[in-house]
Amino acid sequence: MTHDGSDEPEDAALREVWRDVLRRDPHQEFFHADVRGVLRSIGPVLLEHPEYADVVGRLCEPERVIVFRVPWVDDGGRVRVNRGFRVQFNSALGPYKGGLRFAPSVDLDVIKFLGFEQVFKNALTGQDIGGGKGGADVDPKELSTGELMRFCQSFATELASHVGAAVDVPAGDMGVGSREIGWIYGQYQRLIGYHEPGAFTGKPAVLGGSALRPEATGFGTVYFTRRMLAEQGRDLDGARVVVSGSGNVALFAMDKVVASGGTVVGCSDSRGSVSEPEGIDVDLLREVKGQRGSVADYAEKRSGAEASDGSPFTLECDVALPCATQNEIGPDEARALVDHGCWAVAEGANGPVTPKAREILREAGIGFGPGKAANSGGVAVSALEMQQNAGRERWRGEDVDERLQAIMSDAYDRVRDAAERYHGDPTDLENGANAAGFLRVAEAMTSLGVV
Ligand SMILES: NC(=O)c1ccc[n+]([C@@H]2O[C@H](COP(=O)([O-])OP(=O)(O)OC[C@H]3O[C@@H](n4cnc5c(N)ncnc54)[C@H](O)[C@@H]3O)[C@@H](O)[C@H]2O)c1
Repeated sequence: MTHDGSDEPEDAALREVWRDVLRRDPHQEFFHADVRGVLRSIGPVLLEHPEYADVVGRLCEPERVIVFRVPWVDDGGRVRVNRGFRVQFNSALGPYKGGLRFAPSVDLDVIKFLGFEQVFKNALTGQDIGGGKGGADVDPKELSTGELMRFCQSFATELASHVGAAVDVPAGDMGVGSREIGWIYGQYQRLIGYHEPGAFTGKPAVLGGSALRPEATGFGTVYFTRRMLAEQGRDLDGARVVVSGSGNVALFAMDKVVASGGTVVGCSDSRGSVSEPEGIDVDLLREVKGQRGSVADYAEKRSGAEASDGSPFTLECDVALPCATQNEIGPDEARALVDHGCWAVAEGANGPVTPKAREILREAGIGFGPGKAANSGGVAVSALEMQQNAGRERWRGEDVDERLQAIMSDAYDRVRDAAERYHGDPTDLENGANAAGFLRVAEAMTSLGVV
């Protein structure tokens, strides 16, 4: 990605911030793209709130960046080393909160992008949580169970001095599920010498994890999508839905699509995609993935399913829920969705739709739910888990689900109202999410003074 003059914000103060961001870290393209999107959205907010102008430069610079070595010994006795990250982006609203990602593609650019995104996402939930993100450049799929536990322990040993229930509360993300969080928390607890379950969320239920945390992101994405469709006078009943990925977010989004009367006609994993017009059998897919199988292995077990190397978003569908990873829907996939008459796209994953693709969707009038809002259900339930742990309580899944639905509905209203107020279009949820998130964080930062 190159940045020419056309990228520059018109507002002089925002332009200066943008130039600083480019100058400081010229190669962080994911981060730049996200910052650029936010700067584009907040111009009209600053016209109404000029007092927030001097917050923007601070908002674009993380409060703290921690990069560390993760040494571990593999099953063959060989010493291996990976790089770990924790970006504590913004704590104006509360303790830093955001997941840990284990994937080969993890670097400082990706973690800064995700951390920046998290600041706005967390603000949109209406809860008192700041934004952060972390992870390591490791492929957990290549590690044995023993290796992965030792890796998590080594990672936690370094992370321990930077986190805590009132400081920074990590959770899972790609490649990090409740099992890994349990191991990381186990090592943390051993190091600090007392119980502090609120220092991590997404823990196994037996360690104080929320009954609904595994489901929360996928369910929340579908709740948000249902509100978007209702605005169009539509619903998921009878809709054909493509859900990319087949991990945590994707599988629970599929469950909720099916429970809402929709049909999941396609999905994917990092090795390919599968189409099944009659509807994917989500339980069977979960079973195959649980045994480290691929979507192609799933297709072999079903006569109506067809595996391919291509994108699932070229399939005919009414609704698209990208729930795997960043940059899954580029211009080609966006055009295919337009050609097939797709109604709405909501981001279960972080950054799955490229800026160019978003433009194509917008021009075609297709509803777009940005990840900042659409996938905020996971972190929202993490905040509920923190609350539960602080009160030494256990809440029933049904009760958490009820609260999650209310949070997603409120987030939708907040985003829709900001879209209308600052961008004159209630369906422009991308600008609305940035504007609404900014308003809350900027108010908190201003109240705290220059710190
Ligand atoms: N887990 C959460 O609570 C949560 C919350 C908010 C956002 N997210 C975002 O949702 C996305 C998925 O996270 P997850 O927790 O489900 O992770 P996961 O590791 O459980 O699943 C990721 C899925 O994506 C697939 N995948 C990876 N790279 C791919 C590629 N290049 N093409 C196609 N498929 C690919 C994997 O095969 C897997 O099925 C990520 O962007 C994550 O940041 C997760």
